[in-house]
Order: sequence, then structure tokens, then C-alpha cells
Amino acid sequence: MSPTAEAAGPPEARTGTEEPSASARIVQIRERIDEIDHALITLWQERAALSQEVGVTRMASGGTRLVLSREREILERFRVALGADGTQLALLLLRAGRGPL
Ligand SMILES: C=C(O[C@@H]1C=C(C(=O)O)C=C[C@H]1O)C(=O)O
Repeated sequence: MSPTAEAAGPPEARTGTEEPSASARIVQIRERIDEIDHALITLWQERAALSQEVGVTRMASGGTRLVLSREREILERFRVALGADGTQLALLLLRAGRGPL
């Protein structure tokens, strides 16, 4: 790869390779990656809002802010599906749902 392959040209051409068929395939794959990232961000925000609503609803009714047994189930769900990275992801998800403590 030449030193300019990364930075030169319009954004859609910055594929990191100058080989045309590889570059075209990378552009195509990136379209789907961008769709997935958008969905992940939207779902992340929706989950955080719902989780915060549960917390507010529960506290307003005299309940606890958190339910650690439920959090353990979620951590286990992500660990089983994704391994150690899943645990880390679930910890971030749970933190996002807590909002300011
Ligand atoms: C959303 C809830 O409240 C809290 C947040 C959780 C979450 O973000 O998944 C899980 C358990 C609770 O600590 C819930 O009880 O379902």
C-alpha cells in the first residue's frame, strides 16, 4: 500500500488498498457495516432510555434502583453468547442504563 492509499481521494475511495476489485468489495461491505453501526447506536440509546425508565418507575413505587439478580442474568446471557468480551459489553450496557447515580 502506498503511503497515500489511506488518505487520498474521496471518503468512499479510502479503502486502504489501490486494487480496484478489493476496493470495490470493501466499499460494499462498509455500507452494511455503517447500517449495522447505526442500528447498534439506535438500539443502545433505546435500551438505555428504557432501563432508566424502569429505574425511575421502580424508585417512585418505593422499590430499589437496581436489581442485581437481573443484572447477573444479563451478564451471563452476554457471556454465554460472546465470551469475555460479552461480559464487558454487558457491563457497559448496564452502566448506560443507570444514568447519573
Ligand atoms: C432495567 C431494570 O433495572 C436495572 C437495569 C437493568 C438493565 O439495564 O438491564 C437490569 C436490572 C436493574 O438493575 C430491570 O430491572 O429490568
